[in-house]
Amino acid sequence: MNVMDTRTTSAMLYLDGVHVSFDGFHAINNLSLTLEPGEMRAIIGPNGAGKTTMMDIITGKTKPDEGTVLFDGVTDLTRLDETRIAELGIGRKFQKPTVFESQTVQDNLLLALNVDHSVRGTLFWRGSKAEAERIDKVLETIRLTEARNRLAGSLSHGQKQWLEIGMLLAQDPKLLLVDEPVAGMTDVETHLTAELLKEINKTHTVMVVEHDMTFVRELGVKVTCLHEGTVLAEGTIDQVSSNERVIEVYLGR
Ligand SMILES: Nc1ncnc2c1ncn2[C@@H]1O[C@H](COP(=O)(O)OP(=O)(O)OP(=O)(O)O)[C@@H](O)[C@H]1O
Repeated sequence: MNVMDTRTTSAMLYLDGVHVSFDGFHAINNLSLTLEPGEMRAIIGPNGAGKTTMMDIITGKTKPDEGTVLFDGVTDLTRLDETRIAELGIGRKFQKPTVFESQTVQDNLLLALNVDHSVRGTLFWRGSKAEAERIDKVLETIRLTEARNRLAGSLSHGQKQWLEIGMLLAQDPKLLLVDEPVAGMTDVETHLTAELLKEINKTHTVMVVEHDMTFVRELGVKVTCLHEGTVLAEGTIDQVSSNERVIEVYLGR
């Protein structure tokens, strides 16, 4: 294990010299990346660049062969399992929405709040005032207040994505990992999602993986381009998108 003075980093997320190989194939190759508290970072890169594997490492699904992965300055994530990492406050939204379609929007949020995740428990839930207020606030943030009593299955694709982001927010994670939130969205939904993430970023640290460069530009945050499991370029969207190597391997000429 990598030994370091954990007090030397104030980062919310600190990856240093991380390696992962699958049957000899180096999916992650000396990956180093730092996210400061309160930051939102956009991660771009071609298919197979290692974006999903990086998120798998952060959430404990994949264990690195080598390297340091620290959360909140002190916690070595490589030693913890997925459940413990989620409990620590790292929430992940996968690309495909996985809301409970036969439940209402509000009940989906209640399910996310309930530690036992029991549908039955939620149906009879009366909840505390604090919980009800939390749900109201999340509904407002994800713009689904009007739809609170609708079945989640009747929502548009974009609304389902927002609901799932809301389900993460209900748990109030310190760090949100969001995987391709705008894939399959209309232009209007894409714009609203950028607004939504900017709103969430006022109170949370966010890492968002996305291929849609219009969306990434609208986020207006620091961008990291991964390639072959390592950082190819990092900086503003203008810096990264004018980088010769990024153009060559990802954006095209
Ligand atoms: N469990 C696994 N076993 C073997 N190879 C894997 C495994 N998981 C990922 N890989 C390989 O590691 C590389 C990185 O994959 P990863 O899914 O992290 O890329 P990505 O940047 O998320 O790509 P995409 O944009 O297509 O989602 C790919 O070549 C992939 O085939």
